[in-house]
Amino acid sequence: MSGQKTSNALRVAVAGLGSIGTKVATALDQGIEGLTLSAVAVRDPAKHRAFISGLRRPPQVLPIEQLGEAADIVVECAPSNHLRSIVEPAVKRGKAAVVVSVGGLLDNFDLVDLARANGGRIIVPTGALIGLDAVNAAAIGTIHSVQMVTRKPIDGLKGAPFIVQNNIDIDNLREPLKLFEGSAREAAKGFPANVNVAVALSLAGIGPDRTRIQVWADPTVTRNVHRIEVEADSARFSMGIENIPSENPKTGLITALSVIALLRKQRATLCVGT
Ligand SMILES: NC(=O)C1=CN([C@@H]2O[C@H](COP(=O)(O)OP(=O)(O)OC[C@H]3O[C@@H](n4cnc5c(N)ncnc54)[C@H](OP(=O)(O)O)[C@@H]3O)[C@@H](O)[C@H]2O)C=CC1
Ligand SMILES: O=C([O-])CC(=O)C(=O)O
Repeated sequence: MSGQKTSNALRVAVAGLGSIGTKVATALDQGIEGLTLSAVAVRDPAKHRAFISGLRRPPQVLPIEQLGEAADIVVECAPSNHLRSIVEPAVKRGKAAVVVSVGGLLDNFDLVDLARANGGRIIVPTGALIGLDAVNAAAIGTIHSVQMVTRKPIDGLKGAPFIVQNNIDIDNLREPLKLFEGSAREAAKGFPANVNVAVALSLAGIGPDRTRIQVWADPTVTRNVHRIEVEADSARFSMGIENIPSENPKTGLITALSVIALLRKQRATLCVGT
């Protein structure tokens, strides 16, 4: 398959074929109005050969840095340390980058300026969260506070840098333990694979320094639970979501579906919701 543009369909590339990327690539291959899967990037091509060759129209396999050449929209679904290598080449060429590792954006915020200067775009899906439409709307007025509480099962938190660095034993917990309380920016450093949602919430609202979050390790829950309270001059609202973990216990199943829903809107005739 060539990444050359042969129709007016938007070419979409997917970086990373893990829990989110495989579902997004499959949905594109099965057909999303006006979009075509042009390329993917993987760490280990041998591991993903069967999946890629099993697609109806197998895309090119490229290094992550080259996806921006082969696509109009690059969907970042890799660990956050690869964010820059994926997003920079795309936005430099005036392409759109859909970013799921939103926490990684905070240390690479110059990419937003780069996109602006080159006519590119960085699009953050609602992901594993809820209600960013309302937060966006409230932010047009004045939001006084945004508070979030995240509870995850033990398996969903294992290996988080905050837990490792502070030598916290979560394996034998019998009761919920508050691990962290602070800003979304600090939380993203300590839990890079766990609180992308808090960063997305903060970018929709009052920013990563004023958005407050608690992170709990909770042996009594089986889902990734996020509760949010927003106090604004237009409204007060509470939101909650209980995500079923995917094959990656850190990642809720709804995350890939949120990306697919966002892609569907790119060329859809009927768009509902902001
Ligand atoms: N915004 C949101 O609401 C949410 C965001 N996330 C974030 O989304 C991201 C993806 O999550 P998820 O799909 O669960 O993660 P996975 O670990 O399941 O998948 C990541 C994939 O990236 C691949 N990868 C690693 N290095 C490279 C590389 N150099 N080039 C290409 N591919 C590479 C891995 O390859 P391999 O298979 O070979 O190891 C793997 O397939 C994470 O950063 C996660 O924290 C997660 C949940 C919610
Ligand atoms: O899937 C979830 O519930 C949230 C998550 O991992 C993240 O924000 O990184």
